[in-house]
Amino acid sequence: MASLLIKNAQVVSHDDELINQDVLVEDGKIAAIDVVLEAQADRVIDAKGALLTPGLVDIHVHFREPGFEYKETIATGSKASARGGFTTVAAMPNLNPVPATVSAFQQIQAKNASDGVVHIEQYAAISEGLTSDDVSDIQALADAGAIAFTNDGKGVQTAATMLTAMKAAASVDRPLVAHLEDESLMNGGVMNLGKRSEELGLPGIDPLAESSQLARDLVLAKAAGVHYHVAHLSTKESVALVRMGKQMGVKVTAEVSPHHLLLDENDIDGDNALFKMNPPLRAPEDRAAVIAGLLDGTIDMVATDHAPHSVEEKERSFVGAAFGITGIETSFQLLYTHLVKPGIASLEQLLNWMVTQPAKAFNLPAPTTLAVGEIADLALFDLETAHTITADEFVSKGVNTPFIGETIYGQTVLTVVAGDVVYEA
Ligand SMILES: NC(=O)N[C@@H](CC(=O)O)C(=O)O
Ligand SMILES: [Zn+2]
Ligand SMILES: [Zn+2]
Repeated sequence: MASLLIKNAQVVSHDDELINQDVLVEDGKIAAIDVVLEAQADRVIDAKGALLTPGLVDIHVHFREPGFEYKETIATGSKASARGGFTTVAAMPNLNPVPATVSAFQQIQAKNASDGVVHIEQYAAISEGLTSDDVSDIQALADAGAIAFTNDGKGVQTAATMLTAMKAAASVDRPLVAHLEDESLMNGGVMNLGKRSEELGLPGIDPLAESSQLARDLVLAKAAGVHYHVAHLSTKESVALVRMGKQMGVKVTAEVSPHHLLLDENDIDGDNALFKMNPPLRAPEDRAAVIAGLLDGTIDMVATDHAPHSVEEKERSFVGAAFGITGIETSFQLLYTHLVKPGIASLEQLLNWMVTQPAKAFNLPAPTTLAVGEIADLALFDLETAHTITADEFVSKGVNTPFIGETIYGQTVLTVVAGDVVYEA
């Protein structure tokens, strides 16, 4: 395996200072790290002062294969991840076939391993079709390597089903991940229920559809003793409930997506389905609450919910278009630009949310520090050069993001997985 010497990088120190370091990679691992290294290597890369970090970790992506390859494939999704600076991702099970059985799960797992250019962990479904009340064989799926269990895309409507799934997940020591959506409160909605949905004349999703199911789940999770993880948390009530759950001793963690941190319903500029996702963009006070919740540790981590769709599926009117936006190629950059640069969060915090916390909560083998002996999963980001996002730059098949046209900092320069260069700008 070729050795690699990265010169003139900057790394984040423990007191959030940037310090110059050279890093030598040999046999897929960090072999040396120091202010100046005069080592020999097959390849020497001048980082020119770019930021070197452990590769980012995203525990919520949709790669669409098998079943929806026109939207994304494991190959394109993983290459897009590498372009975003991610070296470990966890892929959701809303596929066809749904990985609710060991054979379906293993087929996806094999494809992840053969086609993925980054490490891809795979979720298994709580139940067949993401909707059945017969809970999957959680034990067998865990033995096959399922990272966690979720019916993402669908809320678990029945408390008894959720409790059964939680007890099974607890018994195999895997997280149960909830897409919170009480269907009786959805009103056929396509955006957040409130002032903006009235102005636009669009059906609104009651934010209580999320928080009321979360309240139910927290008491169930306490009883089951499961590690319960909230996917794409989006409302102020949900932040308060997770805070309370932690105080009650529930093993609860939560993620927030970049778009719920950076946008609210007032950013929806008319009938433009690039702003359509589930959960929807919420009210400004919800956005303020998720930012505060992330800063105070109530929300543990950031996850992109990268949800590619075809151009045709997103060109439709708001009512008819698909829910979801892409995010894996822009998330670190957007959050660096809008949270770190203005001083709302530190770089150390951002890396905590995008590397350490997801790796820790999901018990992943991903490295969370730059140290000798660690697996060389690395990302290099240019924090100095401004870049304007264009629709034609994406490696993902999906170009469905409302952030096209935004100027951002932190473009990925290089991504390394186990010592191999998998992305270079
Ligand atoms: N977030 C979305 O709006 N869509 C996701 C499903 C999901 O994450 O619930 C998708 O698969 O497209
Ligand atoms: Zn979801
Ligand atoms: Zn999702």
